[in-house]
Amino acid sequence: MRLSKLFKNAPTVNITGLCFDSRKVKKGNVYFCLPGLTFDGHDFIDQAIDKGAICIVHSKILENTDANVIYIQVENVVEALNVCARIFYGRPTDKMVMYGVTGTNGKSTITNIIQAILNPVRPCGYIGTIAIRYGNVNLAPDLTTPDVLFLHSKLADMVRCGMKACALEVSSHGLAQHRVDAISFDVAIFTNFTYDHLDFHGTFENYFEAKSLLFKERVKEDGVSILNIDDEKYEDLKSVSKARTVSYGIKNKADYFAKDLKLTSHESRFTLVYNQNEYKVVTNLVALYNVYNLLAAIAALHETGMPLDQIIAACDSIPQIEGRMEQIDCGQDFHVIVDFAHTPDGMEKMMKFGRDIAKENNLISVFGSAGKRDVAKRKVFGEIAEKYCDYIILTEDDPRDESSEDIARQIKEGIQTKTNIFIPDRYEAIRQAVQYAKSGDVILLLGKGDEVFMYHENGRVPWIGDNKAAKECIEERML
Ligand SMILES: CC(=O)N[C@H]1[C@@H](OP(=O)(O)OP(=O)(O)OC[C@H]2O[C@@H](n3ccc(=O)[nH]c3=O)[C@H](O)[C@@H]2O)O[C@H](CO)[C@@H](O)[C@@H]1O[C@H](C)C(=O)N[C@@H](C)C(=O)N[C@H](CCC(=O)O)C(=O)O
Ligand SMILES: Nc1ncnc2c1ncn2[C@@H]1O[C@H](COP(=O)(O)OP(=O)(O)OP(=O)(O)O)[C@@H](O)[C@H]1O
Repeated sequence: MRLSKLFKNAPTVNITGLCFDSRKVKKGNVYFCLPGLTFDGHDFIDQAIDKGAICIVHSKILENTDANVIYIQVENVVEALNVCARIFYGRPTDKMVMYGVTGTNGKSTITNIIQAILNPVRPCGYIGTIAIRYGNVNLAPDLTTPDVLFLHSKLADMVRCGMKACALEVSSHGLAQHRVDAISFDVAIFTNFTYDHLDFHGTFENYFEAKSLLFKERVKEDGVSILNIDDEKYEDLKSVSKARTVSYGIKNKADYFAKDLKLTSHESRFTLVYNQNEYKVVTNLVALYNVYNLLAAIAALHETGMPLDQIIAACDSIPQIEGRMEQIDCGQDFHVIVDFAHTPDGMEKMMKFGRDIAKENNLISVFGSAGKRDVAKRKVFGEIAEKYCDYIILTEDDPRDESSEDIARQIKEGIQTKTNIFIPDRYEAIRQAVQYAKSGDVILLLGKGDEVFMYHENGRVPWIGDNKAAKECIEERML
């Protein structure tokens, strides 16, 4: 592409790509100097040029320049990067229906439901915590919401592969760091707002402000915002939404309203009330929070033209979402559930569900809390486990360079009476839970979900995955 396609009045030289990391620059690239939390991209201009950058986009006044390099000074480099990414990658989001989902919990679940139901009739890609998935492509992501360049390169590839829609998880980090500024969403979905990520945002206000950007700025004016009416942030988001709003809920009357809920350990049934008509919904998704997730997905799909009957017909066989309420069944006479709960709200919802299905049997939980992340939630996890569980096994969960034992000690501050033990090795912790369980008991393996890696002090190391570990331990017990 010619540089002049990106910047008016720029020379008509050919460029080979865009880059904001000096370490990754390739010959003929344009290097964007981004301000970061740790570094300032302006400090790496020399390295970018050494590696072959032919154009530098900067905002600060530069003291030394190279006569062989083109310098373009802009007021806001992040904004320029977003504009250029969109042009360079051929405006992919103009060619697909874009669904953006934000909120503390439920983003992966809702985006996966949307993809599962829509894909057979309208090819739909997915980008989020679990994967980057479209056509035959299935990649492991580094971030929930990728940086603007990687994101656009994947969106462009989706278009090339025939995708007509994309369901994208939009994290609060992604919004705060302008990773989706070049995208106008047809549908913006809000799940819920509870405690998370205060280590990054500092305050609840900042965290909410970041989330609200999807509705205030990123949804199209002629798009639709789909909001959870039972969440206390509903009115705030409704009042700032650039697009018309549609509500879903269970407690308060909503445009997409669920009543007469019947929830069991293997399915959920409810009556969907829409436009004064009633529809019976049966789904293999379990737990109350998944009724919310399903309602949001139903509303999103229906508002973009899919008939309700067709959507509802697909609800009874949603494919297993990896590591989300994943029931491990090897024929044993106790329940084992792997789940990605890692926020206080997610923990509470999972443990309440576990309690409900365990009834008078034992509820055994295995979990930890991530190192170098939000310290305040550790004691809260202990308090929640104290409320619902009979036995608590504390173990490692991405300790990074903290000690898992110290983290466990902080979780224990919230545990008063319930039997608890610390087993540093996660596999062994799962094994002990499985060995201990009696007929009818429920084991919850929480926090890692589908992840097959663990962050230790030297970075990311492979982890067998809770799912596989559980299967091996159950099989060992059944020998
Ligand atoms: C806290 C956070 O989100 N940090 C992101 C941020 O890093 P940063 O601001 O620290 O960047 P920096 O290191 O100061 O560098 C500034 C600039 O200098 C450049 N640089 C830096 C060094 C160098 O040698 N050369 C160079 O050019 C960098 O490429 C960058 O352009 O910008 C980087 C570039 O886009 C991101 O990779 C990085 O994500 C880090 C890896 C991360 O772990 N983020 C997590 C917390 C995150 O975003 N999580 C969310 C939420 C997930 C959830 O809901 O649980 C997600 O969407 O995944
Ligand atoms: N609507 C919901 N309300 C509360 N908790 C939920 C909801 N949906 C899912 N959860 C809980 O949160 C966990 C993570 O779910 P999911 O991956 O869908 O959320 P997420 O917002 O994508 O989180 P992340 O971006 O960290 O993956 C689930 O395993 C479950 O325990």
